[in-house]
Amino acid sequence: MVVLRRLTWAHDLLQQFKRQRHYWRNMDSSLLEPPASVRGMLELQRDAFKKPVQLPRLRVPETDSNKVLPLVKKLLLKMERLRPVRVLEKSNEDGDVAPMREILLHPLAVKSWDCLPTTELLKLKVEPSNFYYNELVLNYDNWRADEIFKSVLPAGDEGLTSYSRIGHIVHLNLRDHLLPYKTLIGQVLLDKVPGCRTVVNKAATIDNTYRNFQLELICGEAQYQVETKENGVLFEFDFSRVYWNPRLSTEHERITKMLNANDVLYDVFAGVGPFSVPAARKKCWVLANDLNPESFKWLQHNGKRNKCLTHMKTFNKDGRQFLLEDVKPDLLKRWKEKTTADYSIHITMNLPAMAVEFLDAFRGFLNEEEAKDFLNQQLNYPTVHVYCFAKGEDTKTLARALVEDNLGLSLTDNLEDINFVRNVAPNKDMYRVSFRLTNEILTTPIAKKTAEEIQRKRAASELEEDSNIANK
Ligand SMILES: C[S@@+](CC[C@H](N)C(=O)[O-])C[C@H]1O[C@@H](n2cnc3c(N)ncnc32)[C@H](O)[C@@H]1O
Repeated sequence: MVVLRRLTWAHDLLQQFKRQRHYWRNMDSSLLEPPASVRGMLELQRDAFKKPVQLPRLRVPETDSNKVLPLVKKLLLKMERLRPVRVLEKSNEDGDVAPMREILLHPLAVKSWDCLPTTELLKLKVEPSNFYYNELVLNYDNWRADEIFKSVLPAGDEGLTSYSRIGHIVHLNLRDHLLPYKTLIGQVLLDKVPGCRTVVNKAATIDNTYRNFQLELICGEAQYQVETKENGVLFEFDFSRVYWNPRLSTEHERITKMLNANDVLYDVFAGVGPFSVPAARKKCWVLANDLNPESFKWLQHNGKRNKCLTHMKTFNKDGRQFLLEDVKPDLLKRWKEKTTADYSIHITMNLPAMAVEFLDAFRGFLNEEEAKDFLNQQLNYPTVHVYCFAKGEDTKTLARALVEDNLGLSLTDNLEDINFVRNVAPNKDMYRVSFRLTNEILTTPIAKKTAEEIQRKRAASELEEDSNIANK
């Protein structure tokens, strides 16, 4: 009886398979995409994503499924929240129905029985009659966020290419044409990004003094205090009130890797400590400064949480003041104690829109008296890592020129590196220019004429920026 039932079932399936074979040959890749009708959806309707599809399957006895699975592993249908192996029939109380498993196969890779490793399957007594098609209703849960966006957002325009993740916050920078979809985008991210509780969009360009992003809450809780790890170090801060950019993590790591225990770091625009805290954890001696009282608060907090405040002093003042009032005395003390270089000294200046304008602080850093103390001595000169934006054709050359212009001197063999950090806009890149301070820089004040020239160039570039904004 059981055998007869099986034979009839197999026969029916074979007929079904024959009828559909033609259809599967012509099947296109959109089969596994969300339904075309969701394109342009402004308000998320999860039910509208339901889509019935015919899927190829293998029906195998439960006892054999462990042997069959490795043979078809690469052909399994893998989608979000979809188990490719399911229990098909459980054994009944009498034990006369063998428990069966059903294996879902990828319809584009498996268009017929012949697409399977048939020789090996036949050896396991898995035959064409075990192969069949059946309907499955795909739904909203089965697609990733990027697949949902691709199907909903306007087809011709640039889609949602990336977002940043800071603790439980997803941070977007939506182009104008995507703004009508912002609520839907927020909801999908909240649904799909594990641990996400808040979705924000960048509301304006960061041109305020403290460089914190102006945010617009588009979905979830208005809760901006985050905990996040960068390169294994824990940071906590209020994302709406300080500067934090996860895209700088590689650069933070590069600098941290340059440092060894007992080295010195003066971090002029420290933010909440992505250079300073890892350096202090490495037992470098760190002076860290930020003008934003909120960054200063979290800088201290992060030093404390990472148990490295013994190696980190924090300051809350303007960068130039910090260089003259805190960095300079510390340097003088170190040089007086020991001029030989058995440790290195670094100065990080990460305020790319403006940091070069602080470089003239190093010109004539030492007055005549101080300079006399070190006459004819080889000092342990700090390496300055200054960040800048360069816009134009050859951005690397422009970055160097920007530093030289603002320093009022050419970089020669004291230039250590010009390092590309990231692209920020078309034709606009962020660079780190690393160079050693020299006797000439430290002892010769900037000439009046050069200072005037620097001012003139700055005013011209600000004018150009303003007219670019006005023309946008
Ligand atoms: C681009 S963020 C860099 C923060 C951190 N170093 C990083 O890499 O993520 C620049 C920081 O400089 C601070 N800042 C802005 N103007 C400043 C000034 N004149 N003096 C000191 N800090 C300043 C801002 O508050 C901000 O935290």
